[in-house]
Amino acid sequence: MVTSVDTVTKKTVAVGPVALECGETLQDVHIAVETVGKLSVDRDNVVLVCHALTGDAHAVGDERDPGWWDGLIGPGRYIDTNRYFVVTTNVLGGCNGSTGPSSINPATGRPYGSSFPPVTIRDMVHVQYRTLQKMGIDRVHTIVGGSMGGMQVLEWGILYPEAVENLIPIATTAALSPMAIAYNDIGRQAIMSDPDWQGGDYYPGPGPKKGLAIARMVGMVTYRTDTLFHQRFQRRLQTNVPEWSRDATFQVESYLRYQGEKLVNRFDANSYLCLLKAMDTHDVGRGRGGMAAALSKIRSRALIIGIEEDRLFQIEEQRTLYRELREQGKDAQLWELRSPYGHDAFLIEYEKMGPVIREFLEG
Ligand SMILES: CC(=O)SCCNC(=O)CCNC(=O)[C@H](O)C(C)(C)COP(=O)(O)OP(=O)(O)OC[C@H]1O[C@@H](n2cnc3c(N)ncnc32)[C@H](O)[C@@H]1OP(=O)(O)O
Ligand SMILES: N[C@@H](CCO)C(=O)O
Repeated sequence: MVTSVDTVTKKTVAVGPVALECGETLQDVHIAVETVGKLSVDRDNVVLVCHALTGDAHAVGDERDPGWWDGLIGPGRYIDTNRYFVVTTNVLGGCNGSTGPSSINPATGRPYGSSFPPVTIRDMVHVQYRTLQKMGIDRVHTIVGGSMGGMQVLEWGILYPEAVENLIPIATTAALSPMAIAYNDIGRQAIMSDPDWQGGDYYPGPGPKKGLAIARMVGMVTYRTDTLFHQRFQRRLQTNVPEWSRDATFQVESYLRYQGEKLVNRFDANSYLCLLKAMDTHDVGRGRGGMAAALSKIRSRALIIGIEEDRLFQIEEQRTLYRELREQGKDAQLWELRSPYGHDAFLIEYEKMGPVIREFLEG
């Protein structure tokens, strides 16, 4: 029996030392967690939400402090917190309460900075698993996430097949494409060539604000579509001067610059670099004999959601995932969403995705 509880609980879970894929060990790892709803007596109603690149544990909020998936998750919503106990963790390597490059290295008493080791999506998932165990949770009803979150969803199905019943990977891929790696590197180079990056050891300084802003601008272009930019901005100017003037700024330029500044105010550049690298390393087949062999480990039902207009994680990548799971006889569904938002539709088109997710959860 689950009673109605819609308040968000925030905590930090001490996970202890974590041995990483790269061979290094991080001591004293802490993970920021938010939960909404109530854990059932049988502990069988856990929905784990995995966030994307610049997300955090705050998936569900309220009017004063909105969460990034409020449209999807909440009391009476598509993922109903009157029924499910929703857990979101900030990833390892992040900058919103979990151990990451800006955290204090217990060995030196100073921020890790450049000494923070590379982490992979698999490392993130192992840490999530241990975080849940510390919370007394051994099994998960559903794991859902988009983009980098979707990579974690897939790795969960492979690494802990007995611990998860349902997987909902959205706008993601079995292996990051060369084109996505290319975009990541433009962002990386923008950050690392900013003199304020200082080799990664810029704390307590402001860090490479300009470089991070440019990285976000590049990212935003890949998250949206030509159609949306036409609809929103056309060729309109933001400034009241002729187009040929040095001071002229198109609306789309103004928008991207604003988005860059907005990210700088809420995100750490070293974490951004760390998470880009984690995505670059994402390939479920790595060290497992290829994608098919890796996916064969999955025991869960799967609802794969793809966005036809996604230029970053192209729809064919989700179709490939679906086909491979089906050929192996797995219980997999594919649902293709159409949206002018492109990749970012997974954070915006709740009303389209929600009913499909609810139906899958009830199935
Ligand atoms: C609730 C949260 O998002 S908390 C943040 C936690 N992290 C995450 O959610 C993960 C990632 N989130 C995101 O990527 C984004 O927030 C999304 C995809 C969810 C939504 O994107 P948004 O930036 O909110 O939407 P959108 O692309 O419409 O941009 C709107 C902003 O651009 C501004 N803008 C629009 N046109 C212009 C322009 N011509 N010039 C300058 N600014 C402009 C708007 O004023 C608005 O500003 P605001 O965010 O301060 O209100
Ligand atoms: N808008 C998303 C895109 C990455 O999937 C984010 O900022 O995390």
